[in-house]
Amino acid sequence: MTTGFRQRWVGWRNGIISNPAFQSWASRFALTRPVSRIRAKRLFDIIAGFTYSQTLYACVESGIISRLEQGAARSAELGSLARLDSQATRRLLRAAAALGLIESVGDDLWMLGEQGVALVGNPGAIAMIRHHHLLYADLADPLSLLRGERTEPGALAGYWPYALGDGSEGEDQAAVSPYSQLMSASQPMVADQVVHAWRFDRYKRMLDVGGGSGAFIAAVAKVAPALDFGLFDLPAVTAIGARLLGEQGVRVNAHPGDFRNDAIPIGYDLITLIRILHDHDDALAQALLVKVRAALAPGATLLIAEPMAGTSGAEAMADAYFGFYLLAMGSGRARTPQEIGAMLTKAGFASWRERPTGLPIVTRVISATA
Ligand SMILES: C[S@@+](CC[C@H](N)C(=O)[O-])C[C@H]1O[C@@H](n2cnc3c(N)ncnc32)[C@H](O)[C@@H]1O
Repeated sequence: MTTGFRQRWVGWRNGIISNPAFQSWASRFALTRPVSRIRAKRLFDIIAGFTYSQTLYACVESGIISRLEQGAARSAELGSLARLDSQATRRLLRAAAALGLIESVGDDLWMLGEQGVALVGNPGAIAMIRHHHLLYADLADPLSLLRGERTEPGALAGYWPYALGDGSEGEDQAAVSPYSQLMSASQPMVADQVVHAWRFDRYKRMLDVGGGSGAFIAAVAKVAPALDFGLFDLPAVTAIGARLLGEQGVRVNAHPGDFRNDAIPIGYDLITLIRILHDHDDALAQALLVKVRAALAPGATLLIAEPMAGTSGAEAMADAYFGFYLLAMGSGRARTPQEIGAMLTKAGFASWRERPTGLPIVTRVISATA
């Protein structure tokens, strides 16, 4: 569609939709009524979204969701768990039921609803929900955030100290532990997508750069146990990862380092960057790809996995969620596969390709040949 035609079409459509007489007619006419209702609901969901998120947060933080994972419970028990009087309990439970988080099964008895049950066995989603209060605090004045008026680093920048760090955070166990736990909890859903998108057993040695607490290496070790693994991350994180992998019986070569200043270790025929590039601004992300290319022999492979922009059906995830999340954090952006591909070519990779994953909203995968 040409720009001129598109502009005329959108102008015409918006003129119709915003006309009160049309809205009134469309909400009554049988053929247009369903569309009117869906549109009205979508708009209301955007308007009200924060209250929905906070209802979910209250249910998770109070222990209501984990209690209902064990089976049905009565209002009084859930209320006392959340330390709420009966009126407040009723308000919270009705809100949660309206969102499908919980469901009344009669006689003041509650079970998890269709949305709530999706959280069972999903510690990654629970961990995300629990740390979002930091994001929402930073988003209290979104225009000020966008204008860069903040004089002090925000709450999320404190949670992800490497985003605005000077390197000293890499030695600090207390600073890296909370985000390492969040990454570890959410890694299984990512790893599940990646191990089904790529054959790992064709390689001899795999280095996971920014490999965190080793959860991705642990997942790959299950499908390719003969691989020799290396873990490169900030020193305090590498220490956590080496210990946790050791406890699971996975042998790993630990490479403590900082990819802002240090070279990437050589001798690996597969390097992985899992949820790394989107954390960093273009200059650092490009420099990292150059370093990775320098560490790989011609023909060796780089595998990149992360949520990407331009994902059909998940545009809001990259552009609205990550767009604001990474701004609040202090660095990075979600990129399209084409943008990453262009950076790979610029870094000297011979070729790159996207590999399909089952749930692109969780992660997309790009392979590149050095
Ligand atoms: C978003 S986490 C992803 C962790 C892991 N790959 C995963 O998907 O669960 C980013 C990781 O990159 C590491 N990292 C960030 N900046 C780094 C740097 N300059 N040098 C080395 N590692 C770094 C962090 O410590 C963290 O473990």
